[in-house]
Amino acid sequence: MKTDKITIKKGKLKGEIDAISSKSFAHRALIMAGLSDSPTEIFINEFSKDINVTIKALEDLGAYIERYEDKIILIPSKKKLNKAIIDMYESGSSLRFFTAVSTHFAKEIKIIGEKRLSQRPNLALIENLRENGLSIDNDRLPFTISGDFLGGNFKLSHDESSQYITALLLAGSKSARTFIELDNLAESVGYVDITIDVLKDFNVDVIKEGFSYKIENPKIISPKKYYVEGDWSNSAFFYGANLLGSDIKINNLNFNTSQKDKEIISIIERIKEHKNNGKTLKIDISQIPDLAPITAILLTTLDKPSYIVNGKRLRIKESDRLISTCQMLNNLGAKAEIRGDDLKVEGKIKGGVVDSFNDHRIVMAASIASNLASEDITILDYKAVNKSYPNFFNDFEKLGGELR
Ligand SMILES: O=C(O)C1=C[C@@H](OP(=O)(O)O)[C@@H](O)[C@H](O)C1
Ligand SMILES: C=C(OP(=O)(O)O)C(=O)O
Repeated sequence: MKTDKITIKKGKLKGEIDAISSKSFAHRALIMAGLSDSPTEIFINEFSKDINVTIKALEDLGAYIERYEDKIILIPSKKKLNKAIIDMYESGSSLRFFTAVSTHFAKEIKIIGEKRLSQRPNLALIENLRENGLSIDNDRLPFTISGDFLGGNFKLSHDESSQYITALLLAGSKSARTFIELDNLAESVGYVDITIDVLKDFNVDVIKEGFSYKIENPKIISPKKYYVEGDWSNSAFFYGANLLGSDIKINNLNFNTSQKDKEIISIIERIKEHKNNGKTLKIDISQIPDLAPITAILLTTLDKPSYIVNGKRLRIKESDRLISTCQMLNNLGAKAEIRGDDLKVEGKIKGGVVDSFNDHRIVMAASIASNLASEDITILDYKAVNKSYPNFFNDFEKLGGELR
């Protein structure tokens, strides 16, 4: 039986909040600080479960970490450990990144994780690492890695995770030469631009040409202080609430960011345009999978059926996000239907009981649906939100949201 549930009263939100630190930037900055040879002070205003996974893994791999309320100081280890065990819990990013970088810290590393993480793909990355000299004893978690990451030539197909590319670039920032070739434009490839930005902040240049990435003779230099910018994927929920009649000012966001989830702004514009133009709206989600649940809620404001398309990648997230998003809408009184890798959305939100499917982004999207609801919304397994935004409900209440 699911016991951790929260009930949200219908209504709008009003006030001001600070965007939380970007989870994507934070993972990368922490790992680069761990790979560098001098201390880095990293400013982070929200220590989510996933960020804590990366911090703890770096500690278990020998880094010395001082924790403060709004920052950590990371002092890299000077020597390589013989053995380490690191637990990735449910963090896909941490899993993929440490699969490639951990051999820079220890000679033999056992990687473990929990819940759905062991079902999320990692094989194409593992096979590439094997071909380039690492020994990895299993294709799924738990597995043990040994050998040295010395860079090399890597070939990836576009259809599993952009995190593989990031993993190789992070690891490649401490090897002589790394060349990654993609067979096509990768889905979620915008996330690699975040990686390129962070590597640059640590003095490593990535050369991007067509569908390939190259690092040659890198020398990591810590910027000493690193301020992690605000998170667009999580701020998107509050942007969405504004479309639904809330009045929220979100501070601390970079409008020149490499985070593609800033696209929430144009999604909202397109929804506004489509309110009266009689055309069918289709949102291509292949580059911005984390925006799917909130986009689906926003689409219910249209009077014609609309679509989220190219959602194959959604199936391998914390939940099968096509199924969890579809069920969220149907349980809230709207009408959604999965068609291949697309989601058809129609009908209106009323209220009801939503299962989070242990997916933080479903918890936040369903909470924002309270802006449209005529009845209460209850979310089962709402603590899934801790994965990226443990203070979400504190901010929600600060904005006048009523919870039980
Ligand atoms: O690199 C990153 O920080 C991320 C990449 C995306 O994953 P995929 O590339 O697997 O789609 C995204 O969904 C995830 O939340 C964070
Ligand atoms: C998919 C996500 O994260 P990860 O892949 O790091 O688990 C997410 O935050 O929505």
